[in-house]
Amino acid sequence: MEHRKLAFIGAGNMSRSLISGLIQSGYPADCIIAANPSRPKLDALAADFGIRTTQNNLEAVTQAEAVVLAVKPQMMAAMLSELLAAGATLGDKLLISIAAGISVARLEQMAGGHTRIVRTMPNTPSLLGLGMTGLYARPHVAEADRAYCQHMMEAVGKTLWVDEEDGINQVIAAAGSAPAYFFLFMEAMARQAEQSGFSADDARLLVQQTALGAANMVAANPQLSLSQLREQVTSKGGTTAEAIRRFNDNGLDRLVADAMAAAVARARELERQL
Ligand SMILES: NC(=O)C1=CN([C@@H]2O[C@H](COP(=O)(O)OP(=O)(O)OC[C@H]3O[C@@H](n4cnc5c(N)ncnc54)[C@H](O)[C@@H]3O)[C@@H](O)[C@H]2O)C=CC1
Ligand SMILES: O=C(O)[C@@H]1CCC=N1
Repeated sequence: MEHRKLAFIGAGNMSRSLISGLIQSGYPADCIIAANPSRPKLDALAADFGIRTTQNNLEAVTQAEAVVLAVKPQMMAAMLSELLAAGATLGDKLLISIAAGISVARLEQMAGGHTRIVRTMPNTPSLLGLGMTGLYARPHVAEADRAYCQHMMEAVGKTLWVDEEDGINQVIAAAGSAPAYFFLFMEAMARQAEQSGFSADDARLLVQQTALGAANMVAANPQLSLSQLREQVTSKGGTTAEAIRRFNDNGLDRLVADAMAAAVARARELERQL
């Protein structure tokens, strides 16, 4: 991929995930700079990945051709207005937002009318190169900028473009927030396994290895539907059938639909507020 000079503003969990993936995929460390108000996360990034770091956003942006906006959504307006007030010229820089709940139109306003923006929604498994990222850009954004963002996110996982901006909010529900759903499910399973007598380590092993195996079964068998994979485990009159019946009787489908709809609703609410 093209190795543009790349700045990360905000050096939290997501920046770390993305930087780790980029470095592992061969992106030159000296092309990446991360900015954060406090030193500890910057020091860890410098030590782990050899990238450059600064506590000064302006310094990072000035050096960059592409800027990843990776602060919390609630911090975005203040961060960008401080940057502009400090004299940042965004000029021909590409801005890449990873923030939930901030529309491109709002980002354009916050960035002083700058319109060269790609909005993305990655997730934390990017840390392992197993991320899933949704991307959206307005029609005027150049093909080269779209390709750069896509390649950047492909360095840390898979990508999916959405045609309508609200698709990003659907990506949040199905992928951005979704690792936490699986963790929650695994927590519940591990807790139950512990209650049945396994040590915490053994309970985690049972759940972790099974989740890994199940996800790999899905990835390795594109010709099988998710239902077919489930049916392969479910012997007639057997144990799995009983467990699945309980999930269904207790409204798992409805619960999942409700939870995902709540994530979308919150993303839309943030878009109105921020
Ligand atoms: N955590 C996740 O799973 C995902 C998060 N996102 C988005 O990524 C963005 C960052 O989230 P996280 O990395 O989880 O948050 P985080 O809280 O771990 O990181 C944000 C970082 O920004 C720094 N920061 C605060 N104000 C700043 C400023 N004015 N200038 C520079 N840095 C500043 C903070 O010190 C912190 O290190 C958010 O907008 C979130 O919506 C997107 C997809 C998934
Ligand atoms: O919870 C959040 O708002 C962020 C966006 C997707 C995952 N974490």
